[in-house]
Amino acid sequence: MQYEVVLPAAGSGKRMGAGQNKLFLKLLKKPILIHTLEVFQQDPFCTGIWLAVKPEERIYIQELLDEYRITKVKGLPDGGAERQHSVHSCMKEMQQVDIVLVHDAARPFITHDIIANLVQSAHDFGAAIAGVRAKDTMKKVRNGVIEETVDRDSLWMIQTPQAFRFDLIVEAEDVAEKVGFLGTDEAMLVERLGHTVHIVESSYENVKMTTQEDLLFGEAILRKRALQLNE
Ligand SMILES: Nc1ccn([C@@H]2O[C@H](COP(=O)(O)OP(=O)(O)OP(=O)(O)O)[C@@H](O)[C@H]2O)c(=O)n1
Ligand SMILES: C[C@](O)(CO)[C@H](O)COP(=O)(O)O
Repeated sequence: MQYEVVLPAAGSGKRMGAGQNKLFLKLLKKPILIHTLEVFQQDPFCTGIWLAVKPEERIYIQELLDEYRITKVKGLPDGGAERQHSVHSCMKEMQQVDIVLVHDAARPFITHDIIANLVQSAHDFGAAIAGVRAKDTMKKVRNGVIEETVDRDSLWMIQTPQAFRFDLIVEAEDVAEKVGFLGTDEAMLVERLGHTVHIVESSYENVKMTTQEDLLFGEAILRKRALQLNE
């Protein structure tokens, strides 16, 4: 089942502390951004990529797209102050499609099988997001003191991709912008409309490159996958 993907790539990478857009950092000599783009470039069901970028980075990113022959990019809209604004900026330029995925460009290890499950679930139910079950005990803390231990059996660590019927996510983004609601993921915008959102089990390898430690995990995942390919 076909889809288009929105990749917000206009962040500042503050937590990475690299002094540049973390997506330009390399894992095994290739930029994180390219690792992520290649997943969708190589997925036959992906019919278009929309990349939210910082204006001052657009030329460099276009050069990367040319160098790595990423041909499915349909647009490079300006990113916004927040991730949600960057996503919305892409939505405003997209033509009507059936299913749209929103995926952090900082998550280069997503796989085609999980994407396919998300697209099917979004087609069936309207909204579906990637996640994995929590592994650590989670507690609410206030003023340095434990306030509540949350039942771990019902807790999931949410990732991207997050897949939606196009009209649903466009409405959710438009309403959120109108009322000034800012969420940390797109699902929140759909939830607040009262629409159910389904979970699709993802992988613990679908790590978001956020802090320096994640780069170590990332290169280890790439090396493991390279070994598997050679087996
Ligand atoms: N205003 C923003 C903020 C983030 N992003 C993108 O959203 C994804 C997930 O965001 P995050 O991991 O938080 O990236 P940064 O915002 O760059 O990181 P930080 O919060 O540490 O600055 C990244 O691909 C990032 O480029 C974006 O397009 N526009
Ligand atoms: C969307 C997300 O990846 C789901 O876990 C996460 O909320 C993004 O957070 P960030 O601070 O914008 O990276």
